Amino acid sequence: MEAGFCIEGAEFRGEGNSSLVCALKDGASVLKLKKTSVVFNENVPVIEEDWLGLHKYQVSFIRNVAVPLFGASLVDIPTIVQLRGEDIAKLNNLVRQDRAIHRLKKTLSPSLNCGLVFPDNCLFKSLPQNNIPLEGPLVCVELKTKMGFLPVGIPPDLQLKSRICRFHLVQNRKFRQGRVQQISNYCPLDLFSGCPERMECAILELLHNPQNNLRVFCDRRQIFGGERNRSQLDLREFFKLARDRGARDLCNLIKMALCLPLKEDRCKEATLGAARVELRDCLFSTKCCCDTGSSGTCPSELIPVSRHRIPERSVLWRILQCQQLSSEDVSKIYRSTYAHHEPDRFFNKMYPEAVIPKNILSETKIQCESQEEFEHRVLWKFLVALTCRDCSVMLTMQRISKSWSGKPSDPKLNVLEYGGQRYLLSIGVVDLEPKKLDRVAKQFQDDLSMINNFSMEF
Ligand SMILES: O=P(O)(O)O[C@@H]1[C@@H](OP(=O)(O)O)[C@H](OP(=O)(O)O)[C@H](O)[C@H](OP(=O)(O)O)[C@H]1OP(=O)(O)O
Ligand SMILES: Nc1ncnc2c1ncn2[C@@H]1O[C@H](COP(=O)(O)OP(=O)(O)OP(=O)(O)O)[C@@H](O)[C@H]1O
Repeated sequence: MEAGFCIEGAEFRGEGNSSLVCALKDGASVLKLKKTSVVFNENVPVIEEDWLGLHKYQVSFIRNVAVPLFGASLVDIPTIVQLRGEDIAKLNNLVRQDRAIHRLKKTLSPSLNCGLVFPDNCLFKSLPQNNIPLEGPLVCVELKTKMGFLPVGIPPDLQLKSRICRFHLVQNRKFRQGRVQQISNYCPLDLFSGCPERMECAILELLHNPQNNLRVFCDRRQIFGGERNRSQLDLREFFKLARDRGARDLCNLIKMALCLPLKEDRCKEATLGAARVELRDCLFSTKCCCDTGSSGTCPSELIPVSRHRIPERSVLWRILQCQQLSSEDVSKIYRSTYAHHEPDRFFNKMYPEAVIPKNILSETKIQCESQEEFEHRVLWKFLVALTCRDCSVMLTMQRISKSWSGKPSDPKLNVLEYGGQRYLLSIGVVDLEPKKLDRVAKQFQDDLSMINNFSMEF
């Protein structure tokens, strides 16, 4: 752990439900800090957190689980830094005016004594060594893609889940509770469909109504999207195109970046695993109008197949594959496994162990495995899949000067060719926080309540 860390000059970058992130003055990294509830509830005992133990576990989860599954070029391993009470007080003050009002019910606890430092994904990974001439602003697009398929094994009482994706169940609840002003028509099933038209609809909708699913940063500052929506997005300098075509150019570039086949750098199990492009539609998804249609029937086996593909090795493929580590509906996991699980096998009886279990690809119990080991594996896969349904991808791009026609040697750097220009691209996957075991029960209850209260009126 790095001691004597200096928070001077830190600036608010963003936050989610569990953490707050600040950009550091070193110009290259961000500090991620755990938040806790401000409201004191006398029915909930105050537990003194072992912050350092929790952070050490998080670092090993990223190193031993997230990096092998997504690839070392996409996921950064953070370092732990030590913080003093006065640093926390200063940081709480510093970020206050930048935070959205509905987030203020959580804050940095005075007892927090450490945080995680990550490379800033609004910047290129490993650029200085590469000496590539770049021009125009440095743009980073962050997408929180959410769950890109419908679960399998949905029981009769929850059939709505085979027609409405989880994102839209949540949208419906957010709208009812006044957390969003407008229901988003973004559908994760469109983004992960592999159909160029549907992907375009998904990205254009995110650019139209970003909520917390899309943010755009320019030279490390958020200029668009997120909860405190900045409404104007002017990227003429970035594209340097003769005509301003609004969101269309950015949409095309995002699509290309998400589908770019990357150099393979994942563990063997991840490379052998499959990803299933969803054939069913959500009521909110866009219909595929391509000549071939979105699906057909494989003549030899009479099973439905998609005619569209997501390029293997692309970041989109990797996210879908990790999300599908567990495709079963949460009700099945809750009723058949969670009810009699053995928490001793989990870190602090709560979190998935920071090691990929053997036989990760097998869906069923294998012979040499005890029932207990099998159930542990089922829960582990479900929790890691939940993490991957909640992560964000950051696409960092800048125009390459016409004077340079080379190829970057570093696997973390890629080139996109679009509209007669070349753009340098680096991709990061962030927010790979492990989920607690009790999320199984919470998600099961949440889904029941969202289904019971779902209204087509909105
Ligand atoms: O349940 P969901 O799909 O709404 O996801 C939650 C997210 O909501 P949203 O993406 O806005 O719909 C939610 O995001 P926000 O706080 O809404 O930005 C969190 O990411 C939450 O995870 P955690 O509590 O930080 O571990 C997420 O909880 P998990 O589902 O990952 O447990
Ligand atoms: N490595 C990074 N580089 C640049 N920006 C980052 C990085 N990590 C996080 N951020 C920014 O900080 C924001 C909040 O971080 P993050 O999503 O990890 O928080 P969280 O509380 O864990 O989120 P959630 O509750 O949604 O799961 C992100 O949306 C992103 O804009």
